Formats: sequence, structure tokens, C-alpha cells
Amino acid sequence: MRPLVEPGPELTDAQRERYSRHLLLPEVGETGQRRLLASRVLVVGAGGLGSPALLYLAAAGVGTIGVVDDDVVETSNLQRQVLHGSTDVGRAKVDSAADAVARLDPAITVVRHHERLTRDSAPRVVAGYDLVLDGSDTFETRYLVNDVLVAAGTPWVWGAVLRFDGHVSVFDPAGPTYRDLFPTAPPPGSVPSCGEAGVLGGVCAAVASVMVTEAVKLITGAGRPLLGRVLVHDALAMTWRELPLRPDPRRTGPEDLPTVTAAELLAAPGPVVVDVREPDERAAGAVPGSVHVPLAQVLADPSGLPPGPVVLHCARGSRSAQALRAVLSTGRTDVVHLEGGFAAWRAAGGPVG
Ligand SMILES: Nc1ncnc2c1ncn2[C@@H]1O[C@H](COP(=O)(O)OP(=O)(O)OP(=O)(O)O)[C@@H](O)[C@H]1O
Repeated sequence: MRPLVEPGPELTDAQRERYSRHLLLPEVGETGQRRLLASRVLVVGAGGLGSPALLYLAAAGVGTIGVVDDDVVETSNLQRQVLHGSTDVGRAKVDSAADAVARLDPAITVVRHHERLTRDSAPRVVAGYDLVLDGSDTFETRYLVNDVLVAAGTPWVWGAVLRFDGHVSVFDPAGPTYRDLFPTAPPPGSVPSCGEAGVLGGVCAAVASVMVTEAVKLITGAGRPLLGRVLVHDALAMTWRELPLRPDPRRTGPEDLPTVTAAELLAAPGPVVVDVREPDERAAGAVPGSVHVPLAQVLADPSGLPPGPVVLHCARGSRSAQALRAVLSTGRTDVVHLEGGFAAWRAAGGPVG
């Protein structure tokens, strides 16, 4: 597996001593430790999963750790959120997390994002990180993390816990992703939260430990990642099952999304054409009169497109499909995407400006 991060500077003697047990592992070694120290990892949620994950990421020498959480520590968190202590109750979780990491190793940089991750804020918050660990507790945030990281091209490790059960996997923008595992959210109220159904602290630690191990493997390139596989943990039976996960071909195919072909659009050129590609792609040729709204902007604000009818397009159809899914989820019905994208437009003899 190709390591995610290039190695940073040579280790100092103090670092060689601190990470000596990593250096003994041929799969990590000095180069792997330099990769870890140079890496930037964002943890979404300093709760049940994020708490143990943050400690182990810091101890492993992940050089820059971002934490995004808008919550404060509550007494009922302490049973499993081992990063926080009794004296932290009432404090922002990101502050308590930063202090705990500093106690462990003041050389680790902690970036506090004391805010809610939303469609507006997420593209800014995730920018610049090599990898994300999603320890959030709602479907809304997990889909948001999915869509923003697919657009940003950043891989992520996902974990979830409830009662005595845990799930964990690695997702990649090229797939499989969280949307391949759960194409649609369950109806509101059908899945209880940990606050309603309870959760065992040890289960959080077990799942978080797998998440950190996968993060270290991805950063250093060690072993085989948990990509395309979902681990399902049942602590009452004490079993770990592995389920295969493949990208859902319908997600990228034209059949489940409203499309228009280039020939159809050329024959009936009424709709606003929205180009979701990047500026450099557009500079090399675009549909005359098209409007430019890059994919990240559509995902951040799916209600912000011009009035319809609208045809979305990208280079070949995959980014416009992503954008279209986000737009359709707002309830709009007057938006389609161009099958085969700009390549199909050119091939059909469409004008290029
Ligand atoms: N969109 C989001 N932006 C920022 N933080 C988030 C977001 N979604 C979830 N989180 C954070 O993720 C953490 C999830 O932790 P956990 O599942 O243990 O829940 P909790 O809210 O701390 O506990 P409980 O539900 O038992 O009260 C929380 O601290 C929560 O604030």
C-alpha cells in the first residue's frame, strides 16, 4: 500500500527513544515514524470514539491533530470519554482534548475547531488534513463527512458504536464510501443514540483502537487497509465479523439519476448549464454560456444553484452525479446531469468556448 504521507525531517535522539518500540517494527521503522510526525489527521468528535482515538494518535506521534467538536464535557460522558476528567465538566471538549494531548506530549500540535461541522464549514475545516477519523454520532454528520471528503479527495476511517456493538471501516473518495454501505439514512427515530440506548466504554475503546491502527497503517503504508471491508463487533458474543463492501455500481451509473445526453441538450438548448469542474479544467474549454459552480461549492450549498431547469456537468459524469445527488436531496426536481460529461459534449460536436 502506498503511504499517505511523505516522511518529515530526520528523528532526533529524543524522538528515537520515545518511538523506539515503533522503530523496532520493520513496517513502521524510522521512515514510518517520520511520516507519522509529518502527518495531519482530523478527528470529528471528541466523544466516545474520538477520546481514545485522540490519545492513541498523539502517543503514536501523529504530528498535527485537528479536533472538531462544538460540545462541552458532561458528567455522563466520563464513563467512556477517557480524554476528559471530572474537572473538565462544562469545558469545551476541544480544550479538554488539547490539554490531555499536551500532557501526553507537548510536541504534538493540536488544532482546535470549536464549531459544528456543517455543509458550510466542513470544506474549510477538512482542508489541509491527510486523513480524517469520523467519530461522530449522527447520520447527518456521517453523510456530510462522506460528501465533503469525496469532494476533497481525502480518505477517512469511520467508526460507530451502540450498546455492545461496534462497526468500523476505511473509506476512500474512489470508493467504497459510507454511501455504499448506507445509501440512505434510516427513518428519523428508528435508530436510537448512545444517549437513549447506552454504550459500553470498552466497546468505544475497541473500535477507536481499530480506527487508530488503520490510520497508522494508511499513513505509513503498512499492511492491508480495512478498505472494502467492514468489521462488525459484537462484544456480548465477543466476535469480530468481516463483511465485504463494494462500491455500489448504481451510485455512479446514469440509471438512478436523471440525465440528459449531449445530443438531447444540443437539440433542445434551454436549460442553464452548470459546470462543476475545477477552474483549470474550465480554462481548457467549456460549454459556451455555462455557469461555473465547482463541486465543493455545490456540496457545501446544494440549494445555491440558479433557478431551473439546470443541467450539471463535469469531465465525464462522476462529479456531476455527486453534485446532483446533493441537489436532489434538497427536494429540487428540475436538475439533471449530462451523461458522459464534457467529453461526451465534445464527442457529440457541441461548441466549445
Ligand atoms: N457535526 C458535528 N460537528 C461537531 N461535532 C460533532 C458533530 N457531530 C457529532 N459531533 C461530536 O461527536 C461526539 C460524539 O460523541 P458521542 O457519540 O460519545 O456522543 P455525546 O454527545 O458525547 O454523548 P451522549 O450522546 O451520550 O450525550 C460529540 O462530542 C459531538 O459533539
